[in-house]
Amino acid sequence: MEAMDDMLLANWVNLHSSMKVPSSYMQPPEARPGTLFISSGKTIPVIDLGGNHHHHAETINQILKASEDYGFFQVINHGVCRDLMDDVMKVFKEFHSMPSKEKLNECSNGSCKLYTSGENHRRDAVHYWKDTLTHPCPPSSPQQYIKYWPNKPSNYRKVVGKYTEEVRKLGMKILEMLCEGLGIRREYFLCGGLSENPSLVVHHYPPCPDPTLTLGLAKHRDPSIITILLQDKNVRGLQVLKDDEWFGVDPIPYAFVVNIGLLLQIISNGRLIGAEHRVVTNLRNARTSVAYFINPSNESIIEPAKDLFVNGSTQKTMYKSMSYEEFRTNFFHKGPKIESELRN
Ligand SMILES: O=C(O)CCC(=O)C(=O)O
Ligand SMILES: [Fe+2]
Repeated sequence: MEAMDDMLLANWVNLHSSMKVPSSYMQPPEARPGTLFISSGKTIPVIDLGGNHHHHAETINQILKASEDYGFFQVINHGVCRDLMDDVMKVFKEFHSMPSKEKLNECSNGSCKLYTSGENHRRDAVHYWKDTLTHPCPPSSPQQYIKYWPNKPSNYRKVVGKYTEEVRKLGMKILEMLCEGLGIRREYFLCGGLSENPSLVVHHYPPCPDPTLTLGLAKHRDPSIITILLQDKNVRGLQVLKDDEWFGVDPIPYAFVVNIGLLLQIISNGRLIGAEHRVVTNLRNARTSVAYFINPSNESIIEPAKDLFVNGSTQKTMYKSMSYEEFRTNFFHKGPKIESELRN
């Protein structure tokens, strides 16, 4: 039997579908998901972006309120074409169902990463039930980067290129609306490299023989400005923590899930929340999710926006100013303790 550590999880599960969960994937009792799909009646807000300009102020209020209360919302009528959403999901599902060797070969040029469990498999105390493909998608020089993306399935670059362009437009539009609501200049995120380094992260969670023991993704907050997530239409898995309670983000076909990242929490001086979330696994169905992270360039300065402190504002800045590079170093070394590190 091929050692599990040498394979991507999707391929291992294909060969060993009737196996029990290996002990290296069993979460300690306190981290196990417990009741898998909670229906406490709480759902994250669903916001219709399709209204005409008369509804503009109301839409901004809805987005702002959802970002303050939950740090998460779903958007419908967002302008990204449904066929493109179907196509991109199909491409990623095809990618993850290719033989391990072929997938690794497509990601061997140093720009894309393909890994199983967490980013550093050998350092995971417990493994996570997923494989992940990730690559940069810089908006200013797409042609230069696309040639480093996987070239299989054969339409990968074309479909993913178009998709990232469309999702970026949506992400920037949402950021603009948040700026308007917060009282920050609308172009804030177009300046200082703040949105110049987006990346695409595609997770694949194979079916798991016992989802009560495992996690697909540990509890975390995103180290991004904002994340635009496309989730599988029919398979649940994503959960958000609110008021110490986990609740599911049930998929709505053709909606996007939007969540506030820790960087936007800082920029908004703590008004918007980078909420904790995690992913549970599923007994029968594989789940694929596609996250587009809007990230700054390394030199960008992350700090509460100066626009919040003008006109006699009595607010105090809650967070230190630091470069994105410094933030990342803190984030990856301090993990959950990062909050105290960032505060003034
Ligand atoms: O798979 C998901 O639904 C969530 C992914 C996620 O939270 C992340 O990539 O940061
Ligand atoms: Fe996340």
